[in-house]
Amino acid sequence: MVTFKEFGLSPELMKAVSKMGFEEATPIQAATIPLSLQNRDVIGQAQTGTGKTAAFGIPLIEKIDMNNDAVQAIVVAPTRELAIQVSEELYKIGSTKRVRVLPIYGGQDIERQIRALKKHPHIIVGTPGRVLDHIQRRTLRLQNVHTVVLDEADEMLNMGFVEDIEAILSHVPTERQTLLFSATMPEPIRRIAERFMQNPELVRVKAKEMTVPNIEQYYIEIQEKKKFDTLTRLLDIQSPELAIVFGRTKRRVDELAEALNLRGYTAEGIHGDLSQAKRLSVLRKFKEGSIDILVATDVAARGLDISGVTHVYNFDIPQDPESYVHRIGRTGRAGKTGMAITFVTPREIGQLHHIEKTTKRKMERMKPPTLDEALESQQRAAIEKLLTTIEHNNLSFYKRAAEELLEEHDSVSLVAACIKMLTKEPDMTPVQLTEEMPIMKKEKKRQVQTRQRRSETRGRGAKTRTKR
Ligand SMILES: Nc1ncnc2c1ncn2[C@@H]1O[C@H](COP(=O)(O)OP(=O)(O)OP(=O)(O)O)[C@@H](O)[C@H]1O
Ligand SMILES: [Mg+2]
Repeated sequence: MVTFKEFGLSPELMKAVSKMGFEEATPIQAATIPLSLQNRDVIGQAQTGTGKTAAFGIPLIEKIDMNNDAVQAIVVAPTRELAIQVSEELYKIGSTKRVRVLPIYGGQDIERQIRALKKHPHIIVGTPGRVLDHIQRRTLRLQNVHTVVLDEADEMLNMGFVEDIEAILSHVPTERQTLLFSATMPEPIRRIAERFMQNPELVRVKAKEMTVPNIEQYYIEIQEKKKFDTLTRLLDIQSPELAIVFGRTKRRVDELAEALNLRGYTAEGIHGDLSQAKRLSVLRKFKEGSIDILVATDVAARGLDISGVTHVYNFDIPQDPESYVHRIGRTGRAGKTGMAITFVTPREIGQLHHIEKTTKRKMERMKPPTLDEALESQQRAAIEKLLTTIEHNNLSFYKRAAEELLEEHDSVSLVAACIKMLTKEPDMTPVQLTEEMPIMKKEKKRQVQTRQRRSETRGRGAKTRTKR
């Protein structure tokens, strides 16, 4: 066990960390904080939800000089939502010290960002395109930056942001510290990354598997056409607190969200074609619990830390093992438990094995639940409700009506009617879903995916730059 005391942090940092409720350092924090404090370049790889943000955030905040008004550090993240989340976490770590952290991302009014940039933030957290935009407008100057962090580095390089990142780094003094963090770091991507770094220390938290052990992992072999009914049955049986359903494409996400609503669930989709305001409002509603199901594409959910996500459903099997790791990692965070269920069509079994081989973890086979099973579990839930109502509520007001009813009907029929009314019967409203092509070959796919992801993250109105 490593406590934060052992890092020799300043009292302000110690206070902030304890205010955040952190008692001991997670393994990646224990391994990388001392290195970062010594200004070493670090590639940090550790499982999802194990505190990589604070692993780079704590030393970063510690090194901010409050007597210097210049931008001293920059964190680059692949999506706007993640940039916002990371800036919030850094803000908390720096709250006692009063470090100024500013998120800048595409889709937000640039004039507003320019005004905010004039207020001398110490740390910028941004997406690659918008950061570069500000550098080119000279509204952001990086000549005093001593630390650069690339969060989800593999994703950004994968998405074709290499040149953007290189362009950003060319504006940062070479005498700097560069930190890279992700739960996945495929070898070829790591080699590209090392181009930006000086003699980096590769820190991999030793784990038998790429995924955390507290996520139960299942797969269901199923025909494409039967996926949706099976999903709704699972939702009825498992009644997740908050669930994320992953679809392969934006169209898929839209159709799934609509279909779920048709069947009476509160679901909304999130992907790169939605406006920034819409994406943020969907996420906020999900965090507050006013929607129960978030339907998302891979990119939209990378790195997101939402407490209360108990279930992840891969409606479509992920394109590659890395996506799988990040998708299911939206649950089982910070030591909590979670469940992940992956749908796989018979033709995609090869892809399933490829994922299992890479993550070094077998998924357990689950039988698709039947309609009767779904009905039974809803009925059990109804009975539960009835029993708690008896336990917790004063029923005297209703007892007269009950006695009158009992004079005319037998008690079993009456109770049965109550249970029926409380049971959410599986809804079979017909829905329209366009079929997705199965995932088969591995190599060709990565290029397609790369292109698609780039268009997704850039979103609307982003400048097109020629790559490769
Ligand atoms: N030392 C700690 N003790 C308790 N909770 C912590 C600690 N460090 C971080 N956390 C909490 O754990 C959660 C997950 O952290 P974080 O988002 O940094 O994970 P991550 O490793 O970056 O995951 P991902 O790979 O999905 O991006 C956050 O809510 C964070 O506040
Ligand atoms: Mg993270």
